[in-house]
Amino acid sequence: MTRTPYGSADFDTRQFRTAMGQFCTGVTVITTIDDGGAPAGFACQSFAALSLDPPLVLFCPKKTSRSWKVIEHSGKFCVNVLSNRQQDVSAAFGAPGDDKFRHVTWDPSPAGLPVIRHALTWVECDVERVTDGGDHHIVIGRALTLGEVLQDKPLLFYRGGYLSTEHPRVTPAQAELENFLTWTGGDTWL
Ligand SMILES: Cc1cc2nc3c(=O)[nH]c(=O)nc-3n(C[C@H](O)[C@H](O)[C@H](O)COP(=O)(O)OP(=O)(O)OC[C@H]3O[C@@H](n4cnc5c(N)ncnc54)[C@H](O)[C@@H]3O)c2cc1C
Ligand SMILES: NC(=O)c1ccc[n+]([C@@H]2O[C@H](COP(=O)([O-])OP(=O)(O)OC[C@H]3O[C@@H](n4cnc5c(N)ncnc54)[C@H](O)[C@@H]3O)[C@@H](O)[C@H]2O)c1
Repeated sequence: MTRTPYGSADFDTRQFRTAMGQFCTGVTVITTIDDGGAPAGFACQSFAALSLDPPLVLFCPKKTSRSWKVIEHSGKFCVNVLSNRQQDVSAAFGAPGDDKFRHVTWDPSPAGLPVIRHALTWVECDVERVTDGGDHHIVIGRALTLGEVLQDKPLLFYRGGYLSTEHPRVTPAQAELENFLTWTGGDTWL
């Protein structure tokens, strides 16, 4: 196995992606609608809940993203949180294409934005602020409407692929106990 030397500042883009890929995330599809009523959207893992009061979220689209241009113009977007049955949806929205909605069923949110059928939940937002993030924008949105929550498992993205979520849910206390019982790093921490 090739490893980037620990502490090396001499890394390339592939090594950076490999490192960032160790951070497991969920997958969303961020959607909007254009002036003519045509839907737009893209797969997005750089999504986070940002603030409770006020209720803010953030996501980071590439500056070249065509979906972002439509969101910027409409001023609103809908975050669809994908379930583990929706790998095909993630794949369709994660690649350039002019008709990403061809194979998905969607319903309009209160503001008319695409809510993808069978998503775990959705949140409709207004664009509040946009700041610079290198070759991406950092988009902060104010949550306006929340969708219902489905009892299903999330789609996870890890090391550039999808991860099964079939394992039973482990609570933080169980994980701590498991770590304690399987710790092999000596007892210097005691
Ligand atoms: C699990 C997952 C998570 C992802 N997370 C993110 C994320 O957090 N942020 C992010 O920005 N992306 C993310 N992506 C990638 C993103 O979903 C894809 O790049 C997607 O195609 C973007 O769609 P778009 O509509 O924004 O851009 P698109 O319009 O599909 O364009 C994507 C790129 O292709 C170029 N392009 C498009 N059409 C043409 C054409 N006809 N001719 C030449 N060039 C063209 C564009 O200039 C742009 O650089 C993720 C993908 C996956 C699978
Ligand atoms: N934030 C993003 O823009 C982002 C995130 C994930 C995947 N993608 C794109 O989706 C496609 C599939 O990805 P993959 O299977 O090759 O996985 P990958 O091995 O490229 O992804 C590993 C990790 O690298 C980071 N990453 C990858 N591309 C990035 C980008 N353009 N900007 C910022 N961070 C990025 C993400 O943290 C990702 O989890 C690729 O074209 C990739 O660029 C983009």
